[in-house]
Amino acid sequence: MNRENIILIGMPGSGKSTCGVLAAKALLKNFFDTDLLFQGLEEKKLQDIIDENGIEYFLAAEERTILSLDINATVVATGGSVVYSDKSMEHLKKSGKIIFLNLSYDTMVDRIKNITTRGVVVKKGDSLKDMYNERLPMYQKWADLIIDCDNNTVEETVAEIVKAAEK
Ligand SMILES: Nc1ncnc2c1ncn2[C@@H]1O[C@H](COP(=O)(O)OP(=O)(O)O)[C@@H](O)[C@H]1O
Ligand SMILES: O=C(O)C1=C[C@@H](OP(=O)(O)O)[C@@H](O)[C@H](O)C1
Ligand SMILES: [Mg+2]
Repeated sequence: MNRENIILIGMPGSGKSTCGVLAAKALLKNFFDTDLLFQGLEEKKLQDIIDENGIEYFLAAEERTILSLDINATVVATGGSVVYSDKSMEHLKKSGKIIFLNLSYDTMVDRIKNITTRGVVVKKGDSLKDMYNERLPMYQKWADLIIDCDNNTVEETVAEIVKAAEK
């Protein structure tokens, strides 16, 4: 088995979790959603960490979670805010191929209806558009490969992830 990880990054709602698990199945790899480990370590839902501890704490705790990862042969769905930590991104990059699931701003907004409960990191005073514009070049910078997901079904994105992983 190829031991390389396939690491999915991208805006909230881009399908990292939904498509990641299906791609893992198709690739005969394990699947790992870093949000679940993060919540488990903190013993709190992501939104509660943001509300009760603030964004700075949230990002530091997310970084601790990512740096604790020692896995291989796994499709990894990261949280959208992972790109705020260079250390986390370097750690992930060492372990495999980074795929950016790219979405337009409008599609992101359409997908994330539950913005106040799903635990998205938006800095104080910033709009969702500010968050989008700030992050886009960060995802692009770390990506080994970019998949444009706006007009894709889940199955099409999964097929593109599988193709990219097998390259
Ligand atoms: N074509 C599509 N690809 C991926 N997700 C889609 C698509 N169309 C609708 N969705 C929905 O968008 C949401 C994607 O959320 P999720 O997988 O949690 O993304 P992420 O983990 O990147 O935040 C899910 O509710 C999914 O059902
Ligand atoms: O984009 C973000 O700021 C976040 C997205 C969430 O994950 P998804 O990208 O899986 O929605 C979660 O990790 C975290 O609460 C922050
Ligand atoms: Mg997710």
